[in-house]
Amino acid sequence: MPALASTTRLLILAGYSLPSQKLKFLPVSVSTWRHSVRFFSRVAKEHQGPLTLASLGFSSQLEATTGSTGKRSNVENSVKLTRSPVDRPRSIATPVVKAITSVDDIELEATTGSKGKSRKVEKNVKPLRTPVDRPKSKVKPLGKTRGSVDDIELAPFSAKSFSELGLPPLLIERLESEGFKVPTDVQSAAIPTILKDHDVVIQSYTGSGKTLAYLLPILSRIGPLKDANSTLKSKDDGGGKRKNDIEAVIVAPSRELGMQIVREVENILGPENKRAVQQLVGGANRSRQEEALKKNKPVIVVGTPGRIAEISAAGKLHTHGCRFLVLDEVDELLSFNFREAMRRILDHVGRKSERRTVLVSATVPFAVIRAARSWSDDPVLVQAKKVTPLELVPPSGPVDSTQPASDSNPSASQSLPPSLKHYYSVVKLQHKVDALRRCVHAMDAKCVIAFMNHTKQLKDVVYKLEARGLNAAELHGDLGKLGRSTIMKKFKNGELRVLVTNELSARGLDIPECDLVVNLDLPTDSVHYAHRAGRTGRLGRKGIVVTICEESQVFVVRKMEKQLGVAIHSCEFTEGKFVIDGEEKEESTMDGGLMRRCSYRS
Ligand SMILES: Nc1ncnc2c1ncn2[C@@H]1O[C@H](COP(=O)(O)OP(=O)(O)OP(=O)(O)O)[C@@H](O)[C@H]1O
Repeated sequence: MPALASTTRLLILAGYSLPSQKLKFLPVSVSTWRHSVRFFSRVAKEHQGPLTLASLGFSSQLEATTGSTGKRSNVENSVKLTRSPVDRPRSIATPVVKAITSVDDIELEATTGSKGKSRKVEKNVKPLRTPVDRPKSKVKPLGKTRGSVDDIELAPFSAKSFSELGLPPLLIERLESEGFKVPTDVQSAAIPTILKDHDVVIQSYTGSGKTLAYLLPILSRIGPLKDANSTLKSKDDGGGKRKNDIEAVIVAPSRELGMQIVREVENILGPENKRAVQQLVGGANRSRQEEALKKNKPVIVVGTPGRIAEISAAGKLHTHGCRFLVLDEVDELLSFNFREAMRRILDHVGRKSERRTVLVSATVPFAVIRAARSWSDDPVLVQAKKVTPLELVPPSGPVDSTQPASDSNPSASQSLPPSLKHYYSVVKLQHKVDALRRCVHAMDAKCVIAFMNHTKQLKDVVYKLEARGLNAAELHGDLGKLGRSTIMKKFKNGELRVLVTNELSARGLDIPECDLVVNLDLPTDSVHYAHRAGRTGRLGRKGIVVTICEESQVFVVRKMEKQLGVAIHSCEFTEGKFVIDGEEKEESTMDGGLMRRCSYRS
């Protein structure tokens, strides 16, 4: 086997770009593999140029922007997200995708501030469609009152537009003007389900659009864009709302995520309606938040547990008549740190039968199912292509029945987007930062998030990267609010190439341009791996995740590989080249991994 391995060792040399259409048909046998190596060399000669993220299929084509807002502009999708069965070993227990119809092209733009410098991002944005070609006649019209589970199964999973989902015209207009035209799978499943007054647990992989999946039904029931007719008929809207009552409370575990959700609500509401939402995140001036609550009388508040609980305890936040409670990244909100604050919030948001409760995360361990049973009223589990009554979810968690149960971690195994590729590289401890630098250069990555476990080490890494000519900055909770938002702004507009951060940034952060995630320290488990990895490959874009570890830690990588149900290949970065271990290649050929990898080289 070692001899075989050495003969088949694959060296992918920098400077060569390989056409994926041909490579994805690479053979499995060794003899044909040798032939393929010759084929690689031949193709390589024909395609002179560095093997970079771009040459691997990460053709980040961001158009330079001229505006100053940095907002998504007119969206155009140029690349089809095709998924073969081997592409995703943990295939979800739903029918195979038969056809993915194209949506309007999505073209993302990022502004680079006054300098007008441009950064490249993927154009490969394509909300997935569901596989089921449901005859239209079977789709029941959306009711205004609470429906049965039978009704949910007929939800328009194959929605081609937001108007199919029962959203009010004003809201659809706003969505279109913000460039949102086609709902993602999880949105197609969740929106009508919530509109039918079901409490839900939403589980879908990172970057699949869960935020709008819960925001849109909320905005169609409350606030300035709501559907006037449905509100009149709604049993909850008995006219008992007092002037200062908050109608929706959205809780998120970090300030960054809280503020990101607020921005998303504001975008949808439009500038003239921005006051309908108020952020209540920690680290910001509390009295200003309290004044804004009094003056603006928002209908929605979004915040971190501590700050919401604090203001509520001070008697300045009236949530008893609340109609929607959302717990985003709910598995994180269940952690011990938030226990007191969460209890305060839950005790002051009215009775569960009188509000809709929405729990959301890419990772849903059984603790979340348990929490949903006690905090919600007859909830259902909504995933991208199915809706399941919660009583049918087994104690092992919302596991995929098509998967071997043995090693996989059900709460993590369905959390990774299929477009991600995973690698690890073994280096000595003292060479980790240099390996990160080499990795960034070899991949020609433009927007990199590097994760570490300890805050105090971040500065040192930034210093070393800057000394080697890479623009980098640290992001962690000890920085002030202004410092954090300045760094995020610089990172998003391309002034910083590497963001060195800790677990703070692992959840929810949406930076579509991020093309590479590096674990400079191992994540504590597969759930943490999944959330870190999910910062790249957002909404169908491709992304690469590289874990830099020591030899003694490889077994941990292997364990996470099994738990997540993805292949994590060994690689090296030498002399500016991205080198994939040939021995790995032989193994990955067996499980289809090679085809996945080769499909990048377009
Ligand atoms: N229907 C849509 N069309 C185009 N873009 C969308 C659509 N829905 C969401 N997006 C965009 O996709 C990106 C990812 O969405 P979002 O942050 O809600 O993902 P998520 O599933 O909550 O991810 P995570 O689990 O990491 O929190 C965002 O930039 C969002 O604006």
